[in-house]
Amino acid sequence: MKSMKACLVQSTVHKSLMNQIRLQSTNVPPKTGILMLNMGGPNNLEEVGDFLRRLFEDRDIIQMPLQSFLGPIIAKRRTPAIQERYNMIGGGSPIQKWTRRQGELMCQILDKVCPETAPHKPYVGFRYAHPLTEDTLEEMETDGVQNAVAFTQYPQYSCTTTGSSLNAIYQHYASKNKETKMRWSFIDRWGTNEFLVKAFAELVKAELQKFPEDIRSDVVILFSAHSLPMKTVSRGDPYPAEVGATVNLVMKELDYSNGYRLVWQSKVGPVPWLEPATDKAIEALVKRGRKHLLLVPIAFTSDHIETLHELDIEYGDELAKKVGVETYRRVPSLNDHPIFIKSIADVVSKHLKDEKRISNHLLLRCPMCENPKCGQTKNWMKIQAAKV
Ligand SMILES: C=CC1=C(C)c2cc3[nH]c(cc4nc(cc5[nH]c(cc1n2)c(C)c5CCC(=O)O)C(CCC(=O)O)=C4C)c(C)c3C=C
Ligand SMILES: [Fe+2]
Ligand SMILES: [Fe+2]
Repeated sequence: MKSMKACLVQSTVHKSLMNQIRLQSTNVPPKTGILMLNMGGPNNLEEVGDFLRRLFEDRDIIQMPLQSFLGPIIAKRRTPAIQERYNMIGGGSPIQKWTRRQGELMCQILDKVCPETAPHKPYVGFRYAHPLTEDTLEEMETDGVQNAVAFTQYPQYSCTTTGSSLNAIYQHYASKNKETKMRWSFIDRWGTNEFLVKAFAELVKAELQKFPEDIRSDVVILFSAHSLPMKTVSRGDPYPAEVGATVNLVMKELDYSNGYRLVWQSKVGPVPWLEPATDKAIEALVKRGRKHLLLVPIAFTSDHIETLHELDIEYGDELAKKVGVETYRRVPSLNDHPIFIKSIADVVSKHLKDEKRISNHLLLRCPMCENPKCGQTKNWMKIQAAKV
């Protein structure tokens, strides 16, 4: 006679298989839609102008006087130089390709481990590039999704990134005074997930092995994250602390095998941004005789212009040679690394199994933000109320 446990396992596997077959062969609506939120990137050179315009018009990421007038002007002026950079990395951002692949692989795992909420379908919602969040929300409503999980693809929370995407969802419904048919819940940070930390640590270890043994312990690990304007940092944005938390856990996983620094890249415009800047840190380390460097993009989950152009070309090919770095390596981005896929599946499956997720306001807080339009709990509760 079969044991009770064997029966349960068999029935769970059976259910999950049936769900997969149903989803593939019919138009059964996905029970759960996972909305993968990110800023996105231009898919081709023609999209660079619109991408920059949407970015410079967004008051969650940048605030300037007469923004709706000045934003498009700044974007237009910046477009040719940025097009040139995208041209150098293949003519567009690979962020959509990677996000779709990550979502597909994640949902394959979710269908197996969360049969109660299956079938799961990944959706991509970008803030400044196609597919835009607003369009994807319409698609999800049309598909008849029952449970919608807004899942930020930024592991560490910032009002400028995740906050902006959450606001875009709120604005979509508020501006049209529209009710959602979906049952919403939100994952707004996951920078300390154990598998995320393991994925980073594995990538660092593998890259360290590529340095000759006699210099390996002398390598300085430079964790590089996108910087923030000091104005944003000073009003209490949690991003620097959350990036630091990821870095610390990765170093702990590596048993603090090497010296390390957390440095900040991609400053835009003339105002002060969070330092030390990645390029200045590289120069300063070389001056102190530390000439073997390993760069780790710690706040992005896939390749795009900041890794492929800034870290690899601007710093790796140009700056490193100019200032006398002897060995410059960059850890590959997480992309479709199996442990990374396990980490996003782990984050979402734990979330789906948490019965309190629907009313868990703590996940929706936007800490310390002075922007009155930023994703505040009370706004989110209005959306919740619409469908209860
Ligand atoms: C954690 C990630 C990011 C934070 C925080 C962030 C803040 C931030 N960014 C700008 C302005 C620009 N960012 C640009 C590109 C870009 N930024 C991120 C991530 C974060 N930004 C990514 C992943 C990308 C690349 C997108 C892609 O290619 O796929 C750009 C465009 C490029 C350029 O013009 O240099 C701008 C502009 C600000 C102002 C800001 C915080 C206030
Ligand atoms: Fe905020
Ligand atoms: Fe940015």
